[in-house]
Parts: sequence; C-alpha cells; structure tokens
Amino acid sequence: MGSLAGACEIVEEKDVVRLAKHSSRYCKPALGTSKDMERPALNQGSMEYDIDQLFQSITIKPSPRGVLGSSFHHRQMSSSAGPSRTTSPSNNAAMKKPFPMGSPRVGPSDSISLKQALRDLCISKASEMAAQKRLSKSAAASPRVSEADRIKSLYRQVLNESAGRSGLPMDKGKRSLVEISLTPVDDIPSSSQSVPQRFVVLKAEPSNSISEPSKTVRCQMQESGSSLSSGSGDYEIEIDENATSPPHVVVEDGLVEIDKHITSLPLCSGSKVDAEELDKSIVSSARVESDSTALGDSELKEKVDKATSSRTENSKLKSKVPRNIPRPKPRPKRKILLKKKLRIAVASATKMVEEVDSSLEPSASQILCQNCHCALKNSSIEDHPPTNTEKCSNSLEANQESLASTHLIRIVKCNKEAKKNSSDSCEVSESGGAIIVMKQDVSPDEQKRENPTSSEKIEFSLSSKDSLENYSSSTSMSEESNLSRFSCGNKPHMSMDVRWEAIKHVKLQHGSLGLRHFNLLKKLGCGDIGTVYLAELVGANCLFAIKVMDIEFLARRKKTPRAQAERVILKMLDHPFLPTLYAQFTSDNLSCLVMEYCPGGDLHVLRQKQLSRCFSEPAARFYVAEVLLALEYLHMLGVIYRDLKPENILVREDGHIMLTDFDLSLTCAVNPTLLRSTSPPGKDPARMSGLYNTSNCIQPLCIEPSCRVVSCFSPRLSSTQARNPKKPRKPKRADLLTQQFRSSLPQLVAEPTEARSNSFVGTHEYLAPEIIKGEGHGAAVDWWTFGVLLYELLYGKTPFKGYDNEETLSNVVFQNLKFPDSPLVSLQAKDLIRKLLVKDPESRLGSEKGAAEIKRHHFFEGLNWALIRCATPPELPDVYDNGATETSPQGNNGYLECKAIGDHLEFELF
Ligand SMILES: Nc1ncnc2c1ncn2[C@@H]1O[C@H](COP(=O)(O)OP(=O)(O)OP(=O)(O)O)[C@@H](O)[C@H]1O
Repeated sequence: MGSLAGACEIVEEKDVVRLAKHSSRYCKPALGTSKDMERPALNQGSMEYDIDQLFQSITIKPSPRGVLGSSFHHRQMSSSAGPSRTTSPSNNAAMKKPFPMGSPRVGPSDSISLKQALRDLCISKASEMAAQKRLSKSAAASPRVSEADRIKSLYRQVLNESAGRSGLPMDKGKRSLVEISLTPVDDIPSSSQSVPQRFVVLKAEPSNSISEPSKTVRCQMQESGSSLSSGSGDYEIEIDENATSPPHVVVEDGLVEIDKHITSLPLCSGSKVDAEELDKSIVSSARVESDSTALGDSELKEKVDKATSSRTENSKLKSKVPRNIPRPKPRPKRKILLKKKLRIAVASATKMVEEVDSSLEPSASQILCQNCHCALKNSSIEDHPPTNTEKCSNSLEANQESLASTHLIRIVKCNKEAKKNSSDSCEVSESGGAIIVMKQDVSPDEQKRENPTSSEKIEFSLSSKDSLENYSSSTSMSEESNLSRFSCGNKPHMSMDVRWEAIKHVKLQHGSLGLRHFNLLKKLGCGDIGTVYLAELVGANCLFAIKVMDIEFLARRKKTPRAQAERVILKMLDHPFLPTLYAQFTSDNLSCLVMEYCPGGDLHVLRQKQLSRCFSEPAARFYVAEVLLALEYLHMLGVIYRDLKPENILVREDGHIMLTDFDLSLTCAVNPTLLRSTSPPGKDPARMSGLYNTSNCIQPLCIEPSCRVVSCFSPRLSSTQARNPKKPRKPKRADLLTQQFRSSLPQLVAEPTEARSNSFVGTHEYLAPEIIKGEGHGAAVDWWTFGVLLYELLYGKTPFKGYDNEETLSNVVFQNLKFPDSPLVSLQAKDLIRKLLVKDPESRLGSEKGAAEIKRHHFFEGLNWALIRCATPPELPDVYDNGATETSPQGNNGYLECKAIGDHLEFELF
C-alpha cells in the first residue's frame, strides 16, 4: 500500500488487537446483503453515527487527484469498508479481498470497519493534501488544510472515543503501531536521480513490548535549494533508510544519536546558517520523537503534525510505529562512527563557508574518498574543476591538506565501483569558489557491503587528520603526551588487521601481555639497542617481530633515551610504509616492542641478490618513492629520520617496503606554513632547473572530476625515449599549463625545515656534510640520505665511499659527485641525485618545501603517489619461511630456548 502513490495507512496494531478482542462490544451480527442490512440504523448521537455521517460526508467529495486517485481511494476504502460501500462493478475485485483483520466480511456499521475506512480515508486525504502542497509549493494556499485538520481532529476523536469505550488507556506502551505517511515514499525529484528525495522520516518504534519503548527516528531532509544542480545554496543531509543500515537518529533512553551523512556541503555564504538550522532541525526532530515517548497518542500525533508543518513545504513526513516487532538495536560502534560523520561534515560545512568567504588564495586541496581511498585533488578551486586521481591515497597527501585546515576539508564518499564507473562514482560539483562533494548513489546491497568498510575508512581519515593536526600544532613532544594521544589501537589503516584482535584477545584472557605469550621462532637480527626476534603469538596463527631490549643494559650504556625515542615514534606511526606497533610491555627487566613482521628481508640484501647487484631503474624508483612517502609522513609528525640506508628498509610480504629503526631519529617541532609562490608561473625552481619542465607529481587527470583508476606508474618514457634517454621529451602544452598553474599555487609545508640538531648520528656513507661538519642539521639530512640511497640502489654502491670511514667522511664533505658510466642510468635519475646531494643543505632539493618538491621531480613523472601502495612491486619475497626449523639457537621444539624461572625469563639477547 505504501508503495503506491497516494496510498497511506494508519494502523495501530495494538488498537487493532484490542478492538478485535473487544469486538463483541461493537460489532453487529453477520450482515446480509440488503441495503438495510448494510446500513443499519445508527443511534443519533452515538459515536458510530457520527463516524458514519462523517464518512459519508467525506466520501461524496470528489477527489482533487482526478479519476485515478479517486477510484484508487475508493477502492482502498471499499475494500476496507466492505461491499456495501461499493456499488461500482469496477470495485468488485476489491470487495472480494479478504479483510486484513481476519474477518471475511465486515459491515459498515461495524465500528472496526468504520474506523478502518476512516483511517484509510484520513491517510488518503492527508496524503493528497501533502502531495497537493508539494505541487502547489504553498502550504497556506492549499484548500485542503482545513479539511485535513478536520480529518485529523475527527480521527483523534475516534481514537479517544474508542479508547474510552474499550476502557483501555491509550498509554504509550500500548500504542505500538502507527504508520502515518503523508507523502508518497517514491516521490523522487526528477531533476537528479542522485539527489535523494526530500523527506523526513520519523520513526517511533518500541524496542520491546514491555519496557519503555525507545524510539528510532530517521530523518532524511534536504533543505530546498533553488539550484540543486548547481549546488549553490544547497544543503543536503541524507540519511540512508535501507533496512540494513542502522537508524540514523536514535533516541534511546534519552540519548539522541544522529547520523547525518552529509553528502553535499553548502558553499554559499548562507550555508553556514543553513547547516546550523538543518542540524537543529534534525535534532529537534529527534527530540520531538524522543519527547513523544512520554506523550499520549494524540500528543504524539500533534507533535508529528507540528514537525510536519514546520518543515519546508517540500519536506515530507512519515511517521511509523511499526508493528510490535522488536528490532535489533543498531551496533554501537557504527553509531559512533556515524556520529563522527555528522560532526565532521557539519564542521566541514561551517569551516568551508568561513574559509571560502575569507578565501584569500586558492590552494591545493585534497579530498579523501572514504571507500576507495581516492584522493580527490584539486589545485585551483576557482578555475579548475576538482579532480580525483589518487586512489588508495596514502594519508600524507590528505593529511597535508588537512593540516592546512585554513583551506578546505572535504570528505567524499565514493564506492569501490569507482574503479569501474568513474564518472558515476563521485559527483563533484563546484560552487562559490569551492568544491562540493556529493555522494554517489549506492544501492542498498552495495551499502550492505560497503558500510563497514566505509565506516572504517571514514574513521581512518578522521583519525589521521586529528593526529596530524595535533602534531602540526605541537612543537614539543613529550613522551607522556604522545602516549596518551597514540595508543596502539589507534591505527586506523591497520584497524582491520587480525593481529590486533589476537593481541586483544590474549590481553583480555590473561589480563596482560608478556613474553610468555609468544613463541620465539628466530632471531632476526641484532641492533645497537636490542635484538629482534620473529615470534608467534601462542594460540594464534600470528607472527610478529619483537624487539627485546635489556633495560639495565640500556641504562649502563646510556642508551635508554634512544630506546625511548624509538618507542615514542613507533607509537605514533600509522602508515603503510612504516611499522605498526601492536604492543609494548616490560617483561622481567626486558622492554619489548611487538611490531609487524617483514618477511622479505631488507633492501640491502635484496640488492645483493640482483644481477649486477643493483636495481633496475623502475625498481629503484618504486622503492625510493615509497621511502619518500614514509619520510614525508615522518617529517609531518616532526620526526627527522636520520638513518636512511638500505638495511633499514625492510620488504613486506606483499613486496612493499617498511622503513624501520627509529632509535636515531630526532623528534622536533613542525610549524606548517603556507608558502606563496614567488617564482613566476612556469618558473618553479624545483622543476625548471631540471631537464624537463613538465609536471610529474600529479597528473593532469587529477583535475578531472571523477574517481578514476589509473596505473600507479604510467609510462614515464615513450619507447623512443627509452631507446634514447638523452633526448628530452618535448613538453606538451597541457603539461605546461598544468605546471604553470601549479607553480602559481601557494604550497603547504608541514615539515620541520627549521629544526636543528648537532648530534653526530647516522651511517658514515650516508652522513650528510652538515652533520659531519657539525654545523647543525635539520630535515634536509633526510634528503641527502635519500639521494645517497637512490644512488646506491642504481649503482650498487654509495657515492662517497672511501677506503675507510675517515676518507668517506672527507669525501662527503669535499668530493664532487660523480656518476659511474655503468650501469646506464637516466638523466632524470642523475638529475634528481645531483639535486639531492647538494652539499649546502639550504640549496638542497626538499629543504624548502619538503617532500613535495622531490615528488615533483621529473624522475617521478607518471607516478601516481596515492596509488603506489596498490601498485605491483618489483618483486615479491620468497615463500615465507618462519625459520622455526632452523637449528641455532632454537631448542628441539623449534622455539628459542627461554628459561623460565617463575616469571623470570632468560634467553640469549646478544
Ligand atoms: N619488523 C621486522 N621484521 C623483520 N625483521 C626485522 C624487523 N625489525 C627489525 N628487523 C631486523 O632485525 C634486525 C635488527 O633490527 P634493529 O632495528 O634492532 O637494529 P639495527 O637496525 O640493525 O640497528 P640499530 O638499532 O642499532 O640501529 C635488523 O637486521 C632488521 O633487519
């Protein structure tokens, strides 16, 4: 019924049951077919008489909806009211329909049928009225208003009367099923399929029949905007209503939770107000429903009526108190996530308005696609449509933009179908100099599949943003503050990892986690401050790398601060190319860090395995690109790594890298700054000084308004170029324009470009000249080591290596950079190395604008940074062998011998 246009129903299931029970008090005996029998005399003044009169007076009115609507309602009414109300042959079929209450034939004098008919009629009329209102766009002008009011009041009378007669109070507990639909539910604006229909759904349902019914309120509303398609002035809050989704507004024991999935954000100047109003409106809707739990039926109806009338004329209201079926409560976790959505989205909306209003300069901005991690990136808000290119974006790019919260924060939800159908997946429109990101339509089935993931992804992006904001604004990093901010569980990108669950399970089971819960399978290596073991969590098929440090030993050797620094940094990290710290505990004077295990060895070992002991250029490019992203992330967190070398780059099971070993890292302040471009368009020094001046960091399709799956590595060199690498490619006009446009944008720098340290740390061959000279160093040392790394991966040796360490240091400071003749390395690679291995840190690539400068270098042309973690790595590590069968130093059981004396554990550490 509800699915048909104009069809509405009012059903009070409890009332129905109650009336059925007490039907003997109202029902006449079985009815004949004569007119008299059909219309028995009623006592004037009785309720039945009143109703009957009303009934008649209403039904003779022609329906304003025309023949179809009229006949439909007549049919509906007739089928409810019984054969006597129907004389037209066309209604015969309806007459034969069984009455839903189980009574095959119920005459018009029967109070039940009268009520039923009246209900149908009321709803029909009310529905018509609402439809009429919607059509005329003028509630006040509708001639049906008074009629509807009359119907409503009569209906209330009927309810009160029947309640009074039945002797049953109409308390809220009893009223369990009311469904009022004042508008058709399938009234979708024709203007745009993707724009959800505007209506408000209020649902009140008892959580169970015994306890105080909790109310579930769903709202879906959209403030009417005159220009939906343009997006200007529109504000849309959409709440999904598919059955599998949890309620969006939940009023439970006084707690009101609202899920408002804002799919498009207001960008005009009035939008802030709109956002707030809408927010209030939804909250008040929830309150209406919440309050109504304490009200009687009539009051509830009045509230609902009020809510209806207070909506915009395009709003629709549907109040349902479904049959007394307890519904499963929504999962609390999801509620929380959904609430997050609201908070952020509204905040974003507000922020955007404020910022766009005061928009000084357009800036590069980024949108994170929550489902497929597409990073939507636009560079010019005003002149260029927003674009998306970067799928599965690493959080860096997004975070970089998030840090620049003086600009835009945009969150868009795309589904994974973006891969297939990019144009439909994300709708991005533009208005008021900023970007509106609208959601795509996701079918309920897809939502079923996508929701958990998207929830997770939303949580990921938000958490990531929070973390970065915290760190970007803080300039000192005490361990306590870091510990409180970053718990091991707060690693959204790894939150689906089963290892978390396994660790959590052990902690729950045993109260704490210790070395006794692990089988140590193999010693992976020994460092300056500890030994790393491959370990298996007992009872779980999970492998970890556990770094075990002897606390006394560290104290004796004055290495405790290094261990602490590493622990603090590890706790902060949540990045695909950096280790995840699952747990940390102290077990019998041993400090243990439980980390992600990388079975692929390190890049040093991997390089040795290569023919000619060096990597091919594409392979080297892949590895250094991932390293660059990891370094960029670390810098944003205020961590200068300082110990980059192939030995510290581990290879994961999937062939991607993991930068490890942070005991030499320096934590420092980060003051994000927005650098305005000083160079004229097209004269960006980061690129113009190179051989080629085309943009290579972000492809032009970044500014295309759709989610698109692109290869992480588009061919950097054409076949002719590959044959003749010395011949530079002629830049295309589009490339030049993009590059000019980019260079005119202000640039956010969120890296510690000003930090200085005088420590002498690192590995000789990788030490930067400023460290050797003791002049004080900052983040630029990481770009020096990055250059040395690239050199070593390509040439199989480091550039300044001498016969001994002393000569090496001397070479670093004084020797000019030279490239061997073989292997053949591209000019782009050499150019990048040359710019990185500039002795003066101030002039070094990356020293001014951080990783972004390096990412733009032509060496990385065609590389989609956000997709790199989805790219196929140059090679996968050998089939996993956990080494448990190795002999030394394991015992017979394949595990390392750990002597357990009570709680005391003894095993070989160094
Ligand atoms: N998560 C891991 N997965 C696999 N192997 C690891 C992991 N972490 C460390 N290793 C290996 O363990 C060895 C010791 O690592 P660790 O980080 O303690 O010391 P290091 O890097 O050799 O030196 P130092 O700490 O003195 O700088 C390294 O050779 C490394 O390859």
